[in-house]
Amino acid sequence: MFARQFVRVPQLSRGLASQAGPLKKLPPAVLHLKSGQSFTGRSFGAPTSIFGETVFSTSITSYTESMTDPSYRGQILVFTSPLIGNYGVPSNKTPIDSQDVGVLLESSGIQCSAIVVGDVAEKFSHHSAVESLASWCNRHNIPGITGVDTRAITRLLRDQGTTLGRLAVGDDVTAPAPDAHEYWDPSIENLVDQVSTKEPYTLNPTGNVKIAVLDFGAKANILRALIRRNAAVTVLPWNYDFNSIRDQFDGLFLTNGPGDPMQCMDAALKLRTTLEEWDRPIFGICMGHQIIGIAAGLDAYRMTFGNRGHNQPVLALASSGSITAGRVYVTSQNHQYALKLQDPFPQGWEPFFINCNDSSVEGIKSTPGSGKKVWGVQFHPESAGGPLDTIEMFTDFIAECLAHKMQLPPVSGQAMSTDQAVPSLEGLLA
Ligand SMILES: NC(=O)CC[C@H](N)C(=O)O
Repeated sequence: MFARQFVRVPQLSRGLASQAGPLKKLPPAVLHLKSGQSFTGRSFGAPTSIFGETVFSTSITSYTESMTDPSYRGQILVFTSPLIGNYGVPSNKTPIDSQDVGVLLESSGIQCSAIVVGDVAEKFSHHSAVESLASWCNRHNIPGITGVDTRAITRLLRDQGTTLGRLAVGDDVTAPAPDAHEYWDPSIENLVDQVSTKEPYTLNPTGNVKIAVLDFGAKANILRALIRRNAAVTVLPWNYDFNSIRDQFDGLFLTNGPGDPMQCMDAALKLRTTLEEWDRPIFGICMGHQIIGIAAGLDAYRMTFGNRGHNQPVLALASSGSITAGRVYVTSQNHQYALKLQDPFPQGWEPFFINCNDSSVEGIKSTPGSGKKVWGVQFHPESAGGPLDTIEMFTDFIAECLAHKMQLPPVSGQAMSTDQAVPSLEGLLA
């Protein structure tokens, strides 16, 4: 028989809530929801009260990447994972050259309005960490609340949907909860305009395919994924008149971005012209996918609580490049809106992926007979954080752009053989 062994694991990180002393020293904070509930905990980060849209993410790791993702702009981010901050925060600086996007994380600063955690780690340990989560939040003027029941908050948000909120700290803690009409609603603002580049710029100018990127609030890893495949990347403001310069490019990419896609109708209308008149490859992620769908004639709707996390399974309904129909891919997601599944799909378009949990549309593509090479995916193939199951979609896109440039036959689009059963559109709608 084996003797039972007790192994002492060095405790690298402990949450504040488990340390009665330090937690008690933190000043109080209250999270108010417009639906009437309030949660009292302790404040960390900036001593600033803030309004926002309260959303939850089921990601277990990568809090630094999520918090710097511009798609979280205006949102109070609740982490369902109970201990956050235990590996600290790295420096966001990288050596800048033309191959580099200039940041290590997903943008130059924290983009969400506030964070809500069960137990923030005061001590942190990681070879690249330079500061604690609390100190990083403080430097970026972002408040946090710890010591609240994030499971209870998440269950509320699941039932009633994404809810406007206010994180009250300092003197505001004792003030009554705001009246319903006082809650600020980020969805009425054009958040994309706040995070998109104001001026065009080019990265890796000597790359062998020229890609224009419409920037709705690009995560840096999207730009890295294109540059690593040796694309010359020209980043344009979200509403740039791409049609006036399109012949300079071998492909068009539309990025992720915050808020309601209907705030970006200007971009969708311009893209409709591009789709009608231009036959080069186009790829869009999340907001970019929604804009492609709207331009193609699909409707977008607001989901109850959206999908945010790094564990969302999607089923491929069609084969294209590295993607095989009938396979399930685990994906990284952060969205509140989705395209409506309709039958028939607009002519020349077909569903590409479907979410295995809620059957929402996870991707669309141009049909093989349409003469076009256009894909949109609701999830984030570039990850950061999350699984890399679909990262080769970037390789597929660049390969299509190169094939078009060299006037070679298309490399994807022919159905690949699969012995997996793929559900029909009628079946999915039934
Ligand atoms: N990550 C994204 O691009 C999100 C798109 C859009 N803002 C949504 O919430 O659905």
